[in-house]
Amino acid sequence: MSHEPQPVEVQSLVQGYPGRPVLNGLDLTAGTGVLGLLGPNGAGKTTLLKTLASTLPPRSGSVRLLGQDVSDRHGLRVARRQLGYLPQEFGYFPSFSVLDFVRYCAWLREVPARLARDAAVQAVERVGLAAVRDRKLKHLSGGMVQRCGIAQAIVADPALLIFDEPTVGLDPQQRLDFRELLHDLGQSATIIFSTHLVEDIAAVADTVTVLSGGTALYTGTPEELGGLGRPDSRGDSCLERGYMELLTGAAAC
Ligand SMILES: Nc1ncnc2c1ncn2[C@@H]1O[C@H](COP(=O)(O)OP(=O)(O)OP(=O)(O)O)[C@@H](O)[C@H]1O
Repeated sequence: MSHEPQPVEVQSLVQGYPGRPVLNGLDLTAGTGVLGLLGPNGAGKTTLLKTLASTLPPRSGSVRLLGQDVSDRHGLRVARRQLGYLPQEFGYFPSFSVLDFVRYCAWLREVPARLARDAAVQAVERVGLAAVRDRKLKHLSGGMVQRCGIAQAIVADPALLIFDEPTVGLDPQQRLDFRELLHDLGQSATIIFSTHLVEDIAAVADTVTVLSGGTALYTGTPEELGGLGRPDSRGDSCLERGYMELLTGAAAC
């Protein structure tokens, strides 16, 4: 039976580093909307996101993004044009102003020159940096730099957005604003983000995948994950109790 292709289709992904296997036969599918990735330290969230952002070629298995097979050079190029990525450690040019940096990133993503400035202005506004758009990056706070990283990821209006721990360094107000932004973007794009904050997942994710033991241990809605918790499970919220119960059960196996 044929199926409708999804924006992200990963099958039997094996990934890792020399002498350090990380993902061992991972399957993952994501459609339009927001998918949150949870997992303990070292579970492989960043490794998976780097693979989806096509900065780390798979060791084996198949990765299809936006209908393109990324092992094919042409397919990779087509997919990259429609992809926005905020890495965990985001590199930037400290002497660039916020607007110039985001505009430069628009140019890198092949946004037509006549549209690049407006796209950058809009992205900077969406992350709440309009008031400091002419300030050099080296003079921004850590949270502002993080927001600039979010702006560069969204500037080309990508169909697929990958954010690695995007809420790190954001103050509570900015975290709430970012969740609203994710919600808005998720109406038309596919968003995959990692976090250690289950509140982020509860607030904005349509689907949650838990990585553990080299694979996707769990995929479902946040409500379904919360339903795995018991009253005596560890955790301060329904979702946290469900998550902890899942990890404890996996550890016991
Ligand atoms: N460049 C690298 N070379 C060798 N090992 C690496 C490299 N990057 C990550 N690792 C190892 O791969 C494993 C998975 O790391 P990864 O950063 O993907 O996990 P994570 O789930 O994102 O962790 P965290 O929650 O701490 O950010 C870890 O054991 C890590 O030490």
